[in-house]
Amino acid sequence: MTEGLEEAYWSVHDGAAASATVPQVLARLPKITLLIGRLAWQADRRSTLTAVVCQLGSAAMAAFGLVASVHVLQHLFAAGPTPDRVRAALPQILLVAGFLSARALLEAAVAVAQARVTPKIRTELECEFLRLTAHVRLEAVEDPDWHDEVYRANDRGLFYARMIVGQVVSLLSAVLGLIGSAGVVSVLHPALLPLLLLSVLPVGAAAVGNARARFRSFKRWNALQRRVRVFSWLLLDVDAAAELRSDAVQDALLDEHHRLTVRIAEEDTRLGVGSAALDLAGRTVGGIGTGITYAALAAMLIAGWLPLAAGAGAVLAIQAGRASLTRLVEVGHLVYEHALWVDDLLAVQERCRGLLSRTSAVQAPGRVEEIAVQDVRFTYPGKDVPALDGISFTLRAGETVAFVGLNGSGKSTCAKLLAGLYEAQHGSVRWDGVDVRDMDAQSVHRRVACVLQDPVRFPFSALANVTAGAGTLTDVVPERAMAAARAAGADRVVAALPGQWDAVLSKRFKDGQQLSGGQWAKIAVARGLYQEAVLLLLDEPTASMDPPSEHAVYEAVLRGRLRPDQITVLVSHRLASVVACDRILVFDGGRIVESGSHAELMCLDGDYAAMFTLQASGYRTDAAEAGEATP
Ligand SMILES: Nc1ncnc2c1ncn2[C@@H]1O[C@H](COP(=O)(O)OP(=O)(O)OP(=O)(O)O)[C@@H](O)[C@H]1O
Repeated sequence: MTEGLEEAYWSVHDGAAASATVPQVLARLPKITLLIGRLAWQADRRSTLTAVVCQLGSAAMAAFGLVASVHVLQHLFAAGPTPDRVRAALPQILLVAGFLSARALLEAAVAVAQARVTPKIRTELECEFLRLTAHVRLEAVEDPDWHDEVYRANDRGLFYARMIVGQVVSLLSAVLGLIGSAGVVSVLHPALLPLLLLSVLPVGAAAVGNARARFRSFKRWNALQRRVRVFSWLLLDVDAAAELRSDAVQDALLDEHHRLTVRIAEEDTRLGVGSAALDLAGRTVGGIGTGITYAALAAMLIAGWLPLAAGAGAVLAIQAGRASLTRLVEVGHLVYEHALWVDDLLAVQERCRGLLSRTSAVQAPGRVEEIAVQDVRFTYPGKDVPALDGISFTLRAGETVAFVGLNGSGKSTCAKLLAGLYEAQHGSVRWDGVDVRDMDAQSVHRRVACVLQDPVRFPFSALANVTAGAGTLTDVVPERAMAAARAAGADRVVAALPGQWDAVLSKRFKDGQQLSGGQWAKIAVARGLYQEAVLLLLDEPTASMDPPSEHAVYEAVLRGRLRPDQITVLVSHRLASVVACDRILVFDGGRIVESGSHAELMCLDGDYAAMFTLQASGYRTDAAEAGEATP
């Protein structure tokens, strides 16, 4: 039933580290380190510098500690009575302790610097990502490819960006540790360097195998987890609750959920057993490598190439080197894969920058006498037939104009074009002679209020739901909100709520309230009115309202507007509600085929008159018709 969900179409980088070769991983690590370094530098220079300096210092302390340990061994293995040898070694022992303490302090400083930088990088990336995506043009948002990319970046890129800083720090520490071990070994005797390689490479190879197996398994485990989430999310969703119960779908979902969790448990066990086997194999291979190294070391000691103390020191350095390499391999794979996601996030951000709404020094005015639409043609991306095909009309301050017409005739597209959400490919929309394409898009949006048929149900307080369109959730004018609510008939909705204006309109929160579709519509109309915009666009806002509420809203829009010079555009299929509009534009196939007042259009006896008569006849009873028939 859910096999199709196994691999999400956007999970392009999951498990990438399992298939990358070691040279591929190694080649990318410096670039990734620089990338994360740049992000860290931008987020917090001081902490980044502290982290780098302390990391280098800690690696130096580790290397000095190793050298001091060799000196301790030299004193301990020297000729003479044991108490004298121990006394002679004491300064070096204190030095080792000093280096180890300094290293611990420096590592703590790295951890503190990292704790400062990581949340800043995450916050900056997340805020920038949301800022960019929230301001991308509507046309781009409606492109499914863009949506996939953004979802991927949000789900993965931001998540791994938070983890990768610590991983890069670990990677650096492992590289520096390995360099330190190699340095100490070559100081002891240059011939020991190949021995170090002989000892660490089998361990490295085992670690590569282990890491790959874990990534492969993770990919599968993750896919299963994602599937389980779909079911638990549906089972817990408040909006789905009624339908799940009425259609008794719960048991089907629970069965599938159980089947998947059992598979996850099996996968967990398989992972654990496989990992234990690989660990054993790794240790065996590593053990053979170590055996060969120690045999070679013994041969060098016997041949007199190396003093005994240096041999013991070499063992310490080789062990430290092996630990560093194992860490390098493990973290290197993680960094490789996670960096692909971070790269992806940065690429999506860059793409969003190219899709942002237009900015300009020309701001949309707060008062407009006339909006002129001239010969506008608009075709949706990927479509051949234009949604609007050469339309022209003028809207004047204080006017209420209705858009009517058949489904798909272009009314909503025209409203969105007026709202500055789309740009015409041909023709122009001018506000008092200024083309909206020359104006700052955001300033145009601030001057236009849109109320759509399916308004967003913000999980905020009733007050914030009415005032959200003014660009702030905190700086509100309660009297204006009250006036807007009264005009939209939302005041009675608010009065009936337990917390009134403070009531949270979402069942997801404690004491949250649930509104009906019609009540939400009234809140949305109030939100539109609250903005006191230059242009108010109402796209079938009353479709779910009861007849008295609908009547009250149209009364408010036509007569009780909060701003007398506001231009109001009403898109509606209920022709009774547009009768009192100053003008009615009739759309057909992306063109305006009729224009005039209700009386003028009825006299014209064209499409509008036909639609109006058809709707009106639906309201007549047989008795009324009979009454009309009898003079
Ligand atoms: N986002 C979109 N992407 C592609 N085509 C679209 C999009 N929105 C609308 N269209 C198409 O544009 C044409 C006009 O649609 P529009 O929504 O403007 O009509 P409408 O008159 O408002 O219809 P309705 O009365 O059903 O709301 C239709 O053919 C529709 O399929």
